[in-house]
Amino acid sequence: MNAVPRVLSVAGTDPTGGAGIQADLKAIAALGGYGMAVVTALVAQNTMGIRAVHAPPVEFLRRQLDGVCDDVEVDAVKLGMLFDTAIVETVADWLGRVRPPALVVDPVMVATSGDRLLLPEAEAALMRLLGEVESDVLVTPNLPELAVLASAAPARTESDLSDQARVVASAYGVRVLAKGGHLDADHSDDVLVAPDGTTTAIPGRRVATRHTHGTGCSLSAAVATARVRHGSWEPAVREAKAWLTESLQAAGTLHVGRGRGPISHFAGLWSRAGTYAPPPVTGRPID
Ligand SMILES: Nc1ncnc2c1ncn2[C@@H]1O[C@H](COP(=O)(O)OP(=O)(O)OP(=O)(O)O)[C@@H](O)[C@H]1O
Ligand SMILES: Cc1ncc(CO)c(N)n1
Repeated sequence: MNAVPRVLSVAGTDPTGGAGIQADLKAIAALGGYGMAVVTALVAQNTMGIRAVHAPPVEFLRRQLDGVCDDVEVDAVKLGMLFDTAIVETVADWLGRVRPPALVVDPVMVATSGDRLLLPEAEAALMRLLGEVESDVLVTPNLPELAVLASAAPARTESDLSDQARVVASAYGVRVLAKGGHLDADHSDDVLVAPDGTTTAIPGRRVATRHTHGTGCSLSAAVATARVRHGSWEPAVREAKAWLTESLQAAGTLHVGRGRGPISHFAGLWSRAGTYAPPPVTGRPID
């Protein structure tokens, strides 16, 4: 398939450009897709934390979603921050009507700063969405999100992580990419589990950087884009993971913000085009 993948992100915003919709659009473009965006919630945040969330009326959300799909044939959808029950239910209803061929659900719940991006009372609605959706779905929880979906205590080992991913995959009949970024390890391996429990390791190098803001958003949008080109999940996840590691490796060259900065979404492209070659990483890890 040679066409440019048309990928829609349905998520919240980050004015500093490292997470949410802004990160998704960069990730989609970096993987060679055409990015589109429907905003669920406006978030006043920066690299240090969340200051405020404003959720416009859901009727306006519905108008955005229908506006895109009445006009554009969408190849893949990525869901990010959904914030409250009314938003989750509006998106679930729209998915039921539109049935995008490929869907990545990043079950965004809590920011690194500890602020809620999904209200606790909306978790049940998100679980209902996962159980009902009829598209070909990949769910991409981090370690705490996986524990909520599996109704278990947070995984402490890679083997716990795989077990919980299998519980979630079987309970909801979905594919799960359980992310190991929050495990205290010298690598950043993730694990991909099919609805029938088939488990595949997705190995990843650990990059010594504190600039990991928006890695989950960027990875899920990148996987959605790569899935359209590859036609299946595993090669899409491997390609997106390799791109993420390269983008994390160059994160320290960006100098955006005083907190946990963003990744450098186009580092690989810039370096191969000779636009900007980051200096070699030297010295001690920042953390
Ligand atoms: N230091 C790191 N080096 C390499 N890969 C990393 C590092 N930290 C996270 N990752 C990878 O980034 C991806 C996102 O993982 P993580 O568990 O951090 O997700 P997340 O918590 O949803 O992200 P965020 O909330 O920051 O957007 C995973 O593939 C993970 O393995
Ligand atoms: C809008 C938004 N979505 C997700 C995250 C998690 O990285 C964030 N900080 N902001």
